[in-house]
Amino acid sequence: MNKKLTVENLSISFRTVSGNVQAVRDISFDLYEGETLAIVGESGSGKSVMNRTIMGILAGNGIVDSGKIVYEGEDLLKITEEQYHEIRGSKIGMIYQDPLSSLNPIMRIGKQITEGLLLNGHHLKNKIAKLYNKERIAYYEIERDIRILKEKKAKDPESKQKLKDLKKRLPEAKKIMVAAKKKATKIVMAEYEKQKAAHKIEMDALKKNPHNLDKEALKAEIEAKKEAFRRVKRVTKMEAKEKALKVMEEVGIPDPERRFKQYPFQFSGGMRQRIVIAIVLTSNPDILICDEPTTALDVTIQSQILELIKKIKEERSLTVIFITHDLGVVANIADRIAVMYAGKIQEIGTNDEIFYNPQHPYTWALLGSMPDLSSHEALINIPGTPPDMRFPPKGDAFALRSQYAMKIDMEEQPPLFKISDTHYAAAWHLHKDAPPIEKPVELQERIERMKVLTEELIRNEVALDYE
Ligand SMILES: Nc1ncnc2c1ncn2[C@@H]1O[C@H](COP(=O)(O)OP(=O)(O)OP(=O)(O)O)[C@@H](O)[C@H]1O
Repeated sequence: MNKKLTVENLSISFRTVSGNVQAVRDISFDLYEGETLAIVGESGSGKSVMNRTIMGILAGNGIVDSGKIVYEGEDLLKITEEQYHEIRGSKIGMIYQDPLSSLNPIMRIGKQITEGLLLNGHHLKNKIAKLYNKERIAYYEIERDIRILKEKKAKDPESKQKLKDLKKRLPEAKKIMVAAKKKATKIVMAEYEKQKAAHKIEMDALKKNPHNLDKEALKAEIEAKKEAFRRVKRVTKMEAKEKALKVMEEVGIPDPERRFKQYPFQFSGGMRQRIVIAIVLTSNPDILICDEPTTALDVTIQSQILELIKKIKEERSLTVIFITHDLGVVANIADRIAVMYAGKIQEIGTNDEIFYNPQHPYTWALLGSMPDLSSHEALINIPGTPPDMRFPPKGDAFALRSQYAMKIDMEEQPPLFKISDTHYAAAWHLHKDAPPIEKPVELQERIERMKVLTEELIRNEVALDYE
């Protein structure tokens, strides 16, 4: 499988008046093309901070202490804000927990859905940008390296010399970029002028009414031709509306033509989340990050939105990161699950591995705290509270809340032990010399019940397929 995004040794902290909060601590994972990776953990485990960093919207007091986020060969932590803006507008989209906070309460939803299309729909400008992209990147790379070196304030002679060299190269790179832009503009505009001349000839001929159309039909045809030509230059308002209505239909907003003119307060919570999804989809992203998109919704609506995310993921071949504190939510949607606690990935594996063969006591606790399908009660209540991340524990962060903790758990951070090619867990009891431990009997029983239920469900679905 192709890697779509790679996070490598990412650590993020926040400078606060009461100390340094270590929100994300040395996280690494790959996101594969076409998969849904769920990131699950209690509040404060660092899920949102990590994903906001991927989106390039880390809070002002946040600092990336180390690591890389590689997307299409580029380290997103090194690109400029301008480049990030482009990626956010077209490659990586994000849906948040509270749809209202992503919507403008005093703007009609039609305008909110078409805004991005109109803003990014300057075809000529985009064509020009594509043509001199290489030179543009070359210039911005030098600018970025200068900025990074300056931020580091390194005083060693090697860094000083590097900074000097880069500064020397910058004007030349700028000159090359400006020249390339000029050339690209000339090419694109010449092509456009040709199309414009051809359009004029076509319009002059049409005005002579060669097909003897009646007045109204002729007027309509002239207007249609004009509109088609406007679309060569940019996304027009009419075109943006057509696209918006289509995407509204795609996300299940009934009567889109009427809804287009309404304000967010005229929609239910579930419908608002559909609008937010529609807005994100207009930019045709290939990665969709969903940050607790169903938490604020009631259960029936929750499952409808989950179904919608599943549907658009399949239809548009999206790669999805799904963040939630609730393992139950992702059971039907995730291909793989990463369990996070205290800023670290504690366990990562396929859906089956996490649900049927969990290895970390924290994953056991999360599974046990899910309400039971029949009794609707939780088996286990996780005792205690997550650690204060200004002073993260030395060893396994979950040890303080775990009845299975050993001495070493208090002293040393466990590495991720390999259970299978796809399954890893950071728990000392997986060390070959550690005494074996068993998960709680009630949890094992629940896992067995879940297995039976899932198999039954699959059998029924297969039977339905044959009917
Ligand atoms: N701007 C900030 N300044 C200081 N600390 C912050 C900031 N943003 C997040 N944190 C801290 O970083 C840690 C991780 O927060 P994060 O929001 O990623 O958790 P989460 O797992 O997404 O939880 P939730 O589900 O509540 O959003 C927490 O301890 C939080 O208090």
